[in-house]
Amino acid sequence: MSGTAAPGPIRLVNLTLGYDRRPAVHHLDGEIPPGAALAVCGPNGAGKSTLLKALAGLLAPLGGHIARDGATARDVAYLPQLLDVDRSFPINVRDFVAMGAMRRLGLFRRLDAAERARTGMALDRVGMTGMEDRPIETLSGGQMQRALFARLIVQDQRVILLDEPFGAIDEATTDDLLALIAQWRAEGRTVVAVLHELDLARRAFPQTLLLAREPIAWCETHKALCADNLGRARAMSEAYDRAARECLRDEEAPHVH
Ligand SMILES: Nc1ncnc2c1ncn2[C@@H]1O[C@H](COP(=O)(O)OP(=O)(O)OP(=O)(O)O)[C@@H](O)[C@H]1O
Repeated sequence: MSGTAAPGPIRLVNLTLGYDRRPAVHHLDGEIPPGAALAVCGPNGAGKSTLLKALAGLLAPLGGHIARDGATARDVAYLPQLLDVDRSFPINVRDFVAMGAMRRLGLFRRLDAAERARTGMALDRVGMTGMEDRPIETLSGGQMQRALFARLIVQDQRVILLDEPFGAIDEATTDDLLALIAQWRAEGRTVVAVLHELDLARRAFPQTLLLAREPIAWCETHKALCADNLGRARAMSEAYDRAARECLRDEEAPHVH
């Protein structure tokens, strides 16, 4: 695993996140211990992807902070939503997966034998051996997700952030990727995943943060995802949507002088 320092927890301290100074996630406090597997669940627009982007260092907080105990946002591997990945980029599967080594090697250094072997092993681990020369734009959704996971293996980070890793993939691919997540956990890595599939959260993630702009629950998954909390999350999210519509109406209302 890259990095030699013993990993500490990631602490979210009164964290408020948003865009153009409009908050999307409010006042979040909590701790992600090293080796944790944390699911982040909640309704559409709850702020789940926003939180992951902040953990990946792609979004600066509007308020509060993320304490990483010596590590930096560069020490995390981040899997964006499949929809956000530009697949028209002219690159084959081997080179795409090898890009995971870029932080170790720098942008322009050629891959040495060890990195080539690492890429080959990663492709093998996700069942993509034989597809190395395929342009990524020719891959199916599930194959692309496997290639993205192979790139995470090559990145070899202690903290792995996954944004909707199981959206639009079949059961066999889901099972393979869940097995890989279990292996990462056994290796002591921290995994944080945005999930819409509550059953998968219950199956593979002991801890869950249920978010609806504000934290509804952050505890053991079966407690966090109880019917009561899910109902509160839905109500909270609808209240935020209504407030946003009202704000927009205010902004759009013609001024009366
Ligand atoms: N780049 C952006 N600029 C402005 N607002 C944004 C941006 N990205 C997200 N938002 C807003 O922030 C809020 C939270 O969005 P986010 O994508 O984090 O939610 P989510 O829980 O991941 O939703 P979903 O389940 O639908 O993917 C939403 O109101 C969204 O419209």
